[in-house]
Amino acid sequence: MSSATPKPYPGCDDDDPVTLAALAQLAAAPFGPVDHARIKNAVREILYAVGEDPDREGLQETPDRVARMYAEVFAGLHTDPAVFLAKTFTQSADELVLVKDIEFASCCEHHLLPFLGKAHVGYLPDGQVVGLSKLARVVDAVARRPQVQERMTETIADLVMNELKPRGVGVVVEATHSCMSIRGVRKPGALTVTSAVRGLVKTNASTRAEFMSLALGRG
Ligand SMILES: Nc1nc2c(ncn2[C@@H]2O[C@H](COP(=O)(O)OP(=O)(O)OP(=O)(O)O)[C@@H](O)[C@H]2O)c(=O)[nH]1
Ligand SMILES: [Zn+2]
Repeated sequence: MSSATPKPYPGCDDDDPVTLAALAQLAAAPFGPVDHARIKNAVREILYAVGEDPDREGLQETPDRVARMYAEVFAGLHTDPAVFLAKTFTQSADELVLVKDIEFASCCEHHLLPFLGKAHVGYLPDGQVVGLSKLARVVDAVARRPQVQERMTETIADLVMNELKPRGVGVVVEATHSCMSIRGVRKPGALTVTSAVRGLVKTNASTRAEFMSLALGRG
């Protein structure tokens, strides 16, 4: 509540009490909080293994920096995004609500390289709406985990469906994967598009078409 609430990870610039409370779940994480010492040791080992000298001047602080970086980019492992959907408002409008172009950074679980993109999250209210920013907070919290894009997309859709209980949900995620750009197949321009639909957005063809057209429309 107070402005003295400790920041849950380095670089966190969030002051929203709900967000801070969610991120403060670090201590109750199922696999324990991020183990800085262990990451630092592992990064030293990797540096040795690739033929570097972790004690040379430029690398001396790198294991610590990497540990802090992982604590930040994997903060979602220790956050329950459902808390962002707990506060709702009664609203009679029942047409599609869509928040587009929510930028995110996630991490591919195969190579631990970033995948970056935009998420579009829409739902058909059933008497209750949620603050628009909370959809973006859900995307951000879910993104901060090692994962595949398909699972990220499904996780966001299931959260909105289960917590808000709307008549339907649609999520589209568009991303470029560093593991396809800087190594391996090296196709920097390739864009991966995934979708997850629930409820009426899944079963009603015209609702689904409307969602897809609005989510992917560029005009
Ligand atoms: N389905 C899916 N695949 C992903 C995602 N991120 C990365 N990948 C893919 O995961 C696959 C891992 O393939 P593997 O053959 O096990 O690993 P690899 O030898 O490093 O594969 P290459 O990238 O083809 O060199 C690659 O095809 C990646 O493009 C994702 O979010 N979803
Ligand atoms: Zn990858």
